[in-house]
Amino acid sequence: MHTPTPGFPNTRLRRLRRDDFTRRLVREHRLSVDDLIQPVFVIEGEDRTEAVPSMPGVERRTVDRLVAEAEALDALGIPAITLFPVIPAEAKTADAAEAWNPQGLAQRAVRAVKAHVPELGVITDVALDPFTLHGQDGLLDETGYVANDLTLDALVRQARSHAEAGADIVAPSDMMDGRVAAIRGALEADGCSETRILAYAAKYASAFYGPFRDAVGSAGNLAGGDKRTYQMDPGNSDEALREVALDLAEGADMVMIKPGMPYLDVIQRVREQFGVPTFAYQVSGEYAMLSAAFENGWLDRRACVMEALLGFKRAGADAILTYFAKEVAGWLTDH
Ligand SMILES: NCc1[nH]cc(CCC(=O)O)c1CC(=O)O
Ligand SMILES: [Mg+2]
Repeated sequence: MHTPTPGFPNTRLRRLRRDDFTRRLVREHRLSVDDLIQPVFVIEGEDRTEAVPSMPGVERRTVDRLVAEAEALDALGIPAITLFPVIPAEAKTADAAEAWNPQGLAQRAVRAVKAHVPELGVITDVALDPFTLHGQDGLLDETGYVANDLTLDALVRQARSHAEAGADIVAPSDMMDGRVAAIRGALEADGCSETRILAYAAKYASAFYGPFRDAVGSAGNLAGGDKRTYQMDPGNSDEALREVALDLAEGADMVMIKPGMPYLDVIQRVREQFGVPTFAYQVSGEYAMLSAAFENGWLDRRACVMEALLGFKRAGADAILTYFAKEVAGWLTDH
């Protein structure tokens, strides 16, 4: 019997690339609408939207307009949204108390979406940066250092008020040590045992958050400051595994890596090591960078967005927070 010798010409990998039907049959990874989470910015007022100059195509919207948007996203099959309130300057304080105001913008937004589109998952951001005068995610001690344990009490109050408003998932994005345990404990004690925690477990001190800080209006408060004493150093990846292990031990249901494209290696390591639901955030700066190239006619919008998001899937992400979510959902359902 003749046994083909391994290698060329018996093996030709191009055979399976030749036709669309074989490419479809052997494709290993796919992007689906089930993978998408749409971040949304919410402002005070009525029946109004505002553009975000550094994020072309992204709008901040009032709660009534948010409800209409939530209906549209749900109709496209998007499983969940994540809410970011834009807090007026006069409501910002040193103690961030507006963060746990039951009548605060985030809390009202959650209640409105859950009342009108109950099947759409609602995720809230747990961190103090929109509410503090200095734009840091935590409270400062007398030396100006972000105080971990003092901040934990504030985060617990904030997470509790989100859960009480009806948030399905609370997502601590603050990078304090011990916050997942503190929040989980409080939610259990309050009878909110079904409220899920999506931990921003490996969140890097990234320059790619710039346009987000413009969108929520915290860039001016931060005034050139940075978050390097609590967000991760971009040079580290073993440390990301330790962060994830701790957040899982403390009760996180899902973990997130952020930003996305510059950290695909971290997504892959986390997914392989832990095998738990691993989310990725294609952040504002990634959106701005791609959008600028699209606006200049330098890159093809649809092809590049789809390729970038498929990269997250290939790295092992189970879901992706992306400002392109709505547009992508439209493409995925348009045959
Ligand atoms: N804790 C706040 C928060 N939650 C999500 C983002 C960034 C999201 C984006 O850039 O799209 C940030 C900004 C920051 O940490 O300064
Ligand atoms: Mg941590």
